[in-house]
Amino acid sequence: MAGFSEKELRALERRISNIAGHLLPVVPASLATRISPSPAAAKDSYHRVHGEVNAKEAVWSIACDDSGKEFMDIIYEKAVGEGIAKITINRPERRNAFRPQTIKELIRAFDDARDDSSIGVIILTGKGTKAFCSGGDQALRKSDGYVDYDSVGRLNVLDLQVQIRRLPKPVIAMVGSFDAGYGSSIMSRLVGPKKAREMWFLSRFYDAFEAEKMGLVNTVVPLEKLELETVKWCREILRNSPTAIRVLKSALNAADDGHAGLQELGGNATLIFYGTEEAQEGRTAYMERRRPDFSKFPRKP
Ligand SMILES: CC(C)(COP(=O)(O)OP(=O)(O)OC[C@H]1O[C@@H](n2cnc3c(N)ncnc32)[C@H](O)[C@@H]1OP(=O)(O)O)[C@@H](O)C(=O)NCCC(=O)NCCSC(=O)CCC(=O)c1ccccc1C(=O)O
Repeated sequence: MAGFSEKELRALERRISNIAGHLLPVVPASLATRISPSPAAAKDSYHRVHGEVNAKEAVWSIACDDSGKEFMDIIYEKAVGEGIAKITINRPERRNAFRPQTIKELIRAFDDARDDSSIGVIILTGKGTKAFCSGGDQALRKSDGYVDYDSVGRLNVLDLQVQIRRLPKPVIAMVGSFDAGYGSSIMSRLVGPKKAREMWFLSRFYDAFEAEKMGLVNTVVPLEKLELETVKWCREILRNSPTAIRVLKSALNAADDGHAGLQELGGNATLIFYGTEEAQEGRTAYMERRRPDFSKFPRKP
């Protein structure tokens, strides 16, 4: 407890619980770590503020989107009343390799989960215990991309990657092995440019513990506990402010995504602005064909 008197500690804890309740839910854990004498005490302090997370298994029900079409290559589920959607690539005989049809279905399911305001977190996983996903289905690879039901070559996984990146809800990859993700650029940010070069140039296999050590995955648990642990993380996220999560996700990506990232962050600011009385005065004045009166709104420092 070095550097803090009992009184100062209480004041900090009050401040932490304020921040936790109102704005940035990720702050308390890091502050608690800084002010606590050991990781165990940090955990205690975190739990005093947040309470324990329910460790029961989630109960899944099959979900659909409003196209009325059935899914062939994926399983789409929701844990009713929990706010969690789960999307599973269901081609275990090919180590969950994806074909254009798989990607089209993934895009539909992610769209539905985005639009469903009862959903706050989405899990992406692969069927079976052998692999999360082995990339594009090589049996369908032609010179102009991947081809399945029509004769059109497609590289539509790029659309899916952008969709996941811009989706205003967290997406947790529940994986059995690593995936390079957004090509090499984002992975290089995660593991560092030297490690990324080693991975791409040497094409070695890495186990889950090495992936954790290099910062590629957040945590490693025994396979039989993978879903339970993932659901626990979802529930922790779901206790926090949806708006804060939305803005944080776009803020975390904004610099890397350049203009597209700033556009998304700006879109979130607009959404929050629309909810203010000030914005409503602008709209009402337009509808009433008069000049807006913004004089009563403070110009904050
Ligand atoms: C994943 C392996 C390391 C797993 O190895 P192992 O556990 O020993 O299993 P296997 O016996 O090898 O495989 C079992 C079974 O599955 C079939 N299979 C596995 N992976 C694929 C695959 N990707 N495509 C088709 N079939 C697959 C395998 O043939 C076996 O079938 P049997 O009939 O039982 O023999 C290992 O399997 C492996 O290395 N797989 C290949 C991995 C690979 O090369 N993936 C492609 C990477 S490139 C890629 O994903 C393209 C990215 C991309 O798609 C893209 C990129 C940029 C722009 C756009 C796009 C896009 O839209 O597609």
